[in-house]
This record gives sequence, structure tokens and C-alpha cells, in this order.
Amino acid sequence: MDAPRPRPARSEDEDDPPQRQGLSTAQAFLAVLFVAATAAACMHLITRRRGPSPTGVMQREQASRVSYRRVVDLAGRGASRFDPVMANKLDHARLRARRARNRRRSRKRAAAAGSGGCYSLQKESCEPGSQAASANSSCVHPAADHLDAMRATTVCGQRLPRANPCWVEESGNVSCLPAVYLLGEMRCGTTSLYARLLSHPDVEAPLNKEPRYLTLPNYRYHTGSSYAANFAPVARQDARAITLDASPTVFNAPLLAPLWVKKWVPEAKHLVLLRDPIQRTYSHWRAGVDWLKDSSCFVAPAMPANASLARATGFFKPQPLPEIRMMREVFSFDAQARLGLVEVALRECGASLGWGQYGGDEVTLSNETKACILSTSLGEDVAALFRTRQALAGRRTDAERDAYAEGMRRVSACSQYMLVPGAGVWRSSRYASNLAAWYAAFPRSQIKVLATEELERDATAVMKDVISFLGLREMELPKPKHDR
Ligand SMILES: Nc1ncnc2c1ncn2[C@@H]1O[C@H](COP(=O)(O)OS(=O)(=O)O)[C@@H](OP(=O)(O)O)[C@H]1O
Repeated sequence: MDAPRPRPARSEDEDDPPQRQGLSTAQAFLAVLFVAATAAACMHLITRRRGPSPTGVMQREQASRVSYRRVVDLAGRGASRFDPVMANKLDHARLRARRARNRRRSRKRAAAAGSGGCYSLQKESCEPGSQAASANSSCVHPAADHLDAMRATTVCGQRLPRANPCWVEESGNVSCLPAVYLLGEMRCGTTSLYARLLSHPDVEAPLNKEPRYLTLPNYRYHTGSSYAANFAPVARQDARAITLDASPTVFNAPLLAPLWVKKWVPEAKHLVLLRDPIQRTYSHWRAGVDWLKDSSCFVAPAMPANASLARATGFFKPQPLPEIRMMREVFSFDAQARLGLVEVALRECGASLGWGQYGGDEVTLSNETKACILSTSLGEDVAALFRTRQALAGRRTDAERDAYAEGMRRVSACSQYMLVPGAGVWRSSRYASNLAAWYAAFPRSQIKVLATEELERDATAVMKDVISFLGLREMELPKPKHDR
């Protein structure tokens, strides 16, 4: 499979800066012991390409929830009977409250700015680093463009009679948005599904398979016009042609993406590919480790005189920088599973440590938050981990905290933000709450949930189903060249 390297798996509210952290000598000794034990487990996991994670916490989590298979089955029947796998009722309550808050804010802003008018997808964007921005021309900044999108009620120009949503403005220029969203999830075989779809003669490739415009960190820096430019190729095709956005991070962007798509392409069809959540999480984590190992955080030692001997003995293999070695306890899969679940449980209860604070300053939780954490299925585990973390935090010196914070910052940046406790790797596995957000915005007839395992077992049948769902001409698609 010629999958492009995954880009930062940053999640919607992942902006916490690194905090000061540290490690005492005794703790460092214990950490070394811990690292040795976890490194062995890690190696074992890394060599098992697709084996299930043996993590106890994850297994208990899985056992205490409805099975993933049931999620996929129920997804076809209705969100109301949908029993979450990696989320609980709190997810939905919090999501609803957050949405209501956002709606109130949007109404207020729209009232202040005045509403109506159309939204042009043909503005010159002055995005950071763009030519227009440096020439200081009359380009539109992302923030102004987003305000414009909020005020407007229609896309500027006349809608063309085509299968794909395209508009022609007075200038005669045509702009298009995608008819289909291949929402994800990450590491579920989206590249394979995308390649198969493109082999249909009526499906036109976008310029960028994964624009990732509809995830908050990216949205801040780009405009609707620069997003629409990705779909220009379909504008040149015949009326039957459609195109798609295949950003696998969009499914996990429930606060922005469903509402944006609903406003501008209400008829869009959505493909959601889900995989056994533990397999998926492990694959996602491993992608982060691969990024880390290819990064400047791993450096090759200077070539010794006897180079061939050095290579043969593995001496020349890139080695982690000292601050990365220190962080191994954090980026092992087991540690990531535990820390990720702590962070997810805390966030469900309205609290957060901020990823950079692990091992850093002590955090005070309200009684209400503590009670909320204990009421979740992993409450006792989370509380125990939290206590250990707090005890460590109190014993670190300033210098140790600085070193820890620097290590955490580097691991994070070098893994393209995947190896961050509680970040995208874990939230991407919370299928139920993410799916609920999409069901709230679109009728079920516009969302197709597929299982990676089915794609693996019988791709022809899956593609037949997908073609019919998308309303494309029926035909058997060839297997992509680089598929598994
Ligand atoms: N046809 C098919 N069936 C089942 N599984 C498949 C298929 N094609 C790819 N894969 C596995 O999916 C993982 C890559 O997923 P993505 O292409 O979605 O990755 S990415 O999000 O775009 O980075 C990656 O998983 P891991 O090997 O476990 O990492 C691929 O092996």
C-alpha cells in the first residue's frame, strides 16, 4: 500500500503547551527498571504487526463495553439505540452542552455581524506563508473568511446541474466542494478504500487526498477558498463526475466538521471505515513511533573507522537523543494506553491535565470531578494512576521538570503529535461519540459505516455496496495496484 505518511494526528482541543516537569534520582532508577521491562514488552508488540494489545486496562475496557461488532451492526439501525463502545453517556451529554453553547455563541456573533449574503469560494487567501500574504494584497485572512462563512447563507454563484456540488460565479470561474467525505477513521484502511474508489471512472481525485481543513488546528490557518481549490479537477470533468475529501482525521472532529459540511454540502454522503478499536489504536500508536524514529529525535552516531563492522553490529543504527530515552516510559504502548485513558476519563468529567503536565505540577480536582471520574467504568484505575502521578509530581526538582517537559515536547513534535497522552490516538478510537455527532447532523441514509475487517475479507462486496450507496454507475472495480 502506498499510503502517504500520516500527518499530525492533532485533535480539536490539543493546544496545551508543555509544562515544567522532572524526575528524582530514586525515581530515575525506578524509571530505568521500568523502561527495561516495558522496552521488552514494547519490542514484542512492535514485532507483532497486527496482534492485539495485551494491555490489561484496554482489555478490561473492551470487556466492559458493548462489542465493536455490535457498534457496526447498530450503526445501520439508529443512533437512538446506539450503545457506545469507547465512550459513555457523559460523552453525549457533554457534546450536547458544548453544541448548545457553540450555537448560542454563533447566534450572538452572527447577530453582531449581520447575516445573509453569499460565501465566495473564489477569494484570494492570505494564509500564513502564502505569496498573497507576503505581497500584502487584498487577500482574505482565515479569520475574516470564517466570519464570512458564519454570516453567509449560500455559496456565491449559480449551482451547476452536476452530480458534484459546483458553483459558477459571475466571473465564469467554477468552484466545487466534495460530494463525498471519506471521514476515517485513521489506520482503518482508508487509503485502500480511497484507491478503490478512484478506480471508478466517475470519481475524480482531489489535488490533496487529505486536506484536513475541517479539524480545528488546520481550520484556523486556511480559508474555504483554499480548501475548495483542492477540488478544482472535478470542475473540468463531465456532469457525472464526483470528488471526495479523504481526510481520516475529520471523523474525530465532531465540533466543527459535521456542522460545516451540513451548512455547505447538506447532501454530501459520508463513508466511515471502522476497525477493531484495539487493532486500530495499536496501528495508530505504531505510526507515531515510526514517525519518531525517522525524526531528528533519533540521530546516527558518527561513523567509526571500521564502518562495515559498525553496521553489522548495529552500532550505526540511529539512537534516541538522551531526553527521548528518558521519555520511553511515556511513549511505550502500555504507558500511552494508561495515560490516554486517564486523560480521556478526566476530559469526560470536565477536567484535563494537559498533556505536557504529566509528571509536572500537582493538579487539584474538585469533589464533583472526582465523583464523576469514579463513576466511569475505569474510575478506580484512573484514580490509582492519578495518585501515582501526583506523588511523582510533588517530588521532582525544577531541573528535572525542565528536562521532562523538554523530552515531552520533543517526543510530541517528533511523532507528529501522535505520542501525546490523551490525544488523537485515543480519541480516534471513541467511535460511538464521534459517530453520534455525525448522526446528529445528517440523516442515516447519508452515512455508511463500514468495517475494515469486511474490506479485508470481501472487498468486492464492500465496494459494490459503496458504489450503490454513492449512486455511482454499477461496475466491478479492479483491485488497486498496491493494495494488500
Ligand atoms: N484492504 C485492507 N483491509 C484491511 N486493512 C487494511 C487494508 N488496507 C490497509 N489496511 C491496514 O490499514 C492500516 C492503514 O490504514 P489507513 O490507510 O487508513 O492509514 S492512514 O490513516 O491513512 O495513515 C494499516 O494497518 P496496520 O498494518 O495494522 O498498521 C494497513 O495494514
